Amino acid sequence: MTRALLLGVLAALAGVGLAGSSGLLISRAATFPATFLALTLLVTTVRALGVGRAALRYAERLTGHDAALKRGAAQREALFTRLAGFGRDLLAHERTGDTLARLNADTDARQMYALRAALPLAALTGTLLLLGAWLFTLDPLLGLTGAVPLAVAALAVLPLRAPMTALTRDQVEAARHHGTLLLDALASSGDGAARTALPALNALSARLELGTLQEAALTRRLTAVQGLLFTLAVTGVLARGATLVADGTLPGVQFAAVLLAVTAAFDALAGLGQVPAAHAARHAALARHAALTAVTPTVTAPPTPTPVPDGPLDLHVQDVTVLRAGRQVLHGTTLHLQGSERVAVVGPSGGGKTTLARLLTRDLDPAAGRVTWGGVPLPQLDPAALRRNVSLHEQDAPLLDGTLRENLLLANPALPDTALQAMLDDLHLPHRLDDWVGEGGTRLSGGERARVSIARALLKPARLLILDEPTAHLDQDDEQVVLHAVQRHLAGRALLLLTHRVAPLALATRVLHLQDGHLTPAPTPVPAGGTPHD
Ligand SMILES: Nc1ncnc2c1ncn2[C@@H]1O[C@H](COP(=O)(O)OP(=O)(O)OP(=O)(O)O)[C@@H](O)[C@H]1O
Repeated sequence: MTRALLLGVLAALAGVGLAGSSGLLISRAATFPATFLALTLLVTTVRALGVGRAALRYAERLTGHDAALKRGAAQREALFTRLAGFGRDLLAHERTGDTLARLNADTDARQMYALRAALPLAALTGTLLLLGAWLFTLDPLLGLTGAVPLAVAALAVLPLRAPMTALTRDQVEAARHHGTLLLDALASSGDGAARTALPALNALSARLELGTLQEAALTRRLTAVQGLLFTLAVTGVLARGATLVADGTLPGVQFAAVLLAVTAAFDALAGLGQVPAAHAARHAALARHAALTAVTPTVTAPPTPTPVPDGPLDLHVQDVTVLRAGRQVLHGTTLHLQGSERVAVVGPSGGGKTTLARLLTRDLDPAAGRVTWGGVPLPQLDPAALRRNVSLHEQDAPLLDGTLRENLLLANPALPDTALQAMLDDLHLPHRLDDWVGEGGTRLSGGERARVSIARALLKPARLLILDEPTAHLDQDDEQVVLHAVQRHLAGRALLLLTHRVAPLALATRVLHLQDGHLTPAPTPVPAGGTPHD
């Protein structure tokens, strides 16, 4: 970034130099019956400065943006890692629009700060110092009339700081709310939420539009003040320069150079108007980042994790208590899963079956008791390594907005199309791998969405397969198709089945009943009129 700042200053000075030397060239050519040779040096200087200015500006943009984008990439990666640390808890802290704003608008405000604030300030300071010094050596009064209005025009930004900061904060806030509300409304557009959210969205759009107009009014005021000061500088330099030329202190040819250099120096004011806004936006982004950093994810990785033990599965849930929103969901729960055992857990809705799955994928930690894998407590393992060994089909079957292939490859990026297509065929999904599933899988039916999620779970080479209500959205025929497919892909791994329905229990060698936080062996067959139903 230092290199970009230096290049920015040089580019601004090259602009002033170009104007000055052009003035010198024009006046010399006009006042002397000069030969072409005498003017060669000046012509070359003008051309060199013209080309040099463009080259310096290009190099400054290249290095500046390169440095800013690299910094932004590092910030995005750090933020993504931080957000990923929240796991499934993320949306308990953050709404989707907020997360998006953090990754885009906030990072943009931070990464571009140097370009939008530091660079214009450096270019102006460099220009002011060198122009001022040159003019003062020629004549102190000339220096005052040329450089002081430029300095005052720069300082004219200061009164804008407070209103611009307030305006930017309001705009950042409104844009964030707008994005968040829009995404929430779109995500639940099926139940008419989009229509309900419309007045609030319109109000926020109006606020954003008003903010843009107010910002333009402030910038206009600044431009008017700077225009007046420009006129003052040019008039002052003209008046003083004419006097100096008349009394022979300043050669006429230099006068034109001075005048054009002062004119060009005012170009360095460009971009200065956005400094307060860039500063405020960065400030707001940093405050939001600090607030996020202050929130600790409920589940964290140990500094030096133990590798996940090899060999057959040996997963032990020992007398655990799990609280959700302060309420005890699991209490004194114990479960031992070994090798390629197939265990089904049935129980009433809200009884804690999904909570049990969350415990095993370590999206939750117990308030009491412990869970071990091969004797190692789960908090000693790296959560990412643990999750690689567990394949989970969730009840709401979340799909990414992409093709079927992209969704299935999440299970194992190395799988060839033939394996993916075979799995789709196995689950009687009549789609092609290139078919686009839509946001959250909205272009598929509920049953198809569930089968894609099951396909993904089956394709993942994990030692424990957890299926949470795998057939909840399916009719009896499709349920049988899915159960046979699961049966075919169970070899060598353990199964934990969480369900209300009777048919999937055929896959299990052991059925447990989860009620009031306790797991107890279910009578065989599962009680009629009990919680499981078909
Ligand atoms: N993210 C959450 N934050 C707070 N409480 C939660 C959360 N998720 C679930 N709960 C609560 O935990 C309890 C157990 O929910 P869980 O989803 O584990 O039940 P379940 O047996 O899987 O239910 P179902 O059969 O209806 O899917 C419920 O009372 C629920 O309200």
